[in-house]
Amino acid sequence: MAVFTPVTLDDLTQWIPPFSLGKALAIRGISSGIENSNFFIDTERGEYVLTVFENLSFEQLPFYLELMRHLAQRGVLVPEPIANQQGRIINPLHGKPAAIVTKLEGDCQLAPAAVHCAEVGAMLAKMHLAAQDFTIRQPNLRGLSWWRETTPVVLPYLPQDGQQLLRSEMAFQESFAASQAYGELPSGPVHADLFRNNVMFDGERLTGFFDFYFAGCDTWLFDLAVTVNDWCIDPASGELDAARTRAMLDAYHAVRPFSAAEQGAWQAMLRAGALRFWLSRLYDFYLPRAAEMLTPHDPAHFERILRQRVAHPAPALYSSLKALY
Ligand SMILES: Nc1ncnc2c1ncn2[C@@H]1O[C@H](COP(=O)(O)OP(=O)(O)OP(=O)(O)O)[C@@H](O)[C@H]1O
Ligand SMILES: N[C@@H](CCO)C(=O)O
Repeated sequence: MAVFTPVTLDDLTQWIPPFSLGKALAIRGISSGIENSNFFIDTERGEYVLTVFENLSFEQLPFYLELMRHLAQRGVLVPEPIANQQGRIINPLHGKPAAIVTKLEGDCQLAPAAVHCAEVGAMLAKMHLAAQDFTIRQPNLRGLSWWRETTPVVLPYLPQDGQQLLRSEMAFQESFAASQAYGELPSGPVHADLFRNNVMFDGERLTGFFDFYFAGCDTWLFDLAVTVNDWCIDPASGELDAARTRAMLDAYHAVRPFSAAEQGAWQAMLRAGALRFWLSRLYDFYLPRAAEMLTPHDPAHFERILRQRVAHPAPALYSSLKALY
């Protein structure tokens, strides 16, 4: 369950007039989120999603919501924030920032086939290109600096072999991030958390990416690595599934061709994508927030993925190199 700030139909009726959506007809809490209070709302103009932000402030939110507006206006399938008559998309509700966004049709695809992975790859490339001229800058707040801060905090909880893996991977990632090859990678605003539960499908048709609240500026390849590490794996072993991986990479490449520098960095980036979520899951597991209501995600899943990515060469990013692997 996760409605931390209750909003009644009466509250909504009083709050909604500046949005030009007509009258509020119904409101239902959404139980699955763990960060914010989310509601489906019915209005005279249709169905929308209302989010009351529990942790992000008025100052932090424009990056995420303006990015969504920017992407939606360029044909990337994401929830579009609705502005009120003053043009504001972030407005206080019960003293917290809140926003209304369009509702995506369909459901999450938790057992994706190659066709779903291709849809995600193509839309991800489209998103990277469309975000290039977005002017608000924010680093990926779960990037290398955060890994540096978090590593010493979680290390004492790990057994010897886990400590060894974390230390050696951090050393590897530090030198990768400092390399000239890394500096040549294209970057910009990225989603950075594009897991299966953050994408909607209507059958085989992708209807949108959502939950942009880990977005920030990072390399495009990092975003792709995070996405491949969730969509294209055998969940039990963490091994990459060849057909789904190929489908996602080919579809991405068809929209935004990879560079040779990206091919050289691909294995290191798959490792970085695994390390990022191993660390955050370790942190949430051993240092849960006081208000945490749900069972934390299993850190061992990403430890397995990291070991896999260290041990096995990455598949070629683009097909002309397929023969090498
Ligand atoms: N724009 C949208 N259209 C349709 N459904 C949505 C939309 N936004 C959110 N939802 C639904 O609400 C649920 C919770 O949203 P979301 O994942 O963004 O929550 P959250 O509180 O940020 O949590 P978490 O960090 O756990 O993902 C989603 O799983 C989805 O079912
Ligand atoms: N996608 C993250 C949760 C935060 O959105 C994970 O699976 O660890």
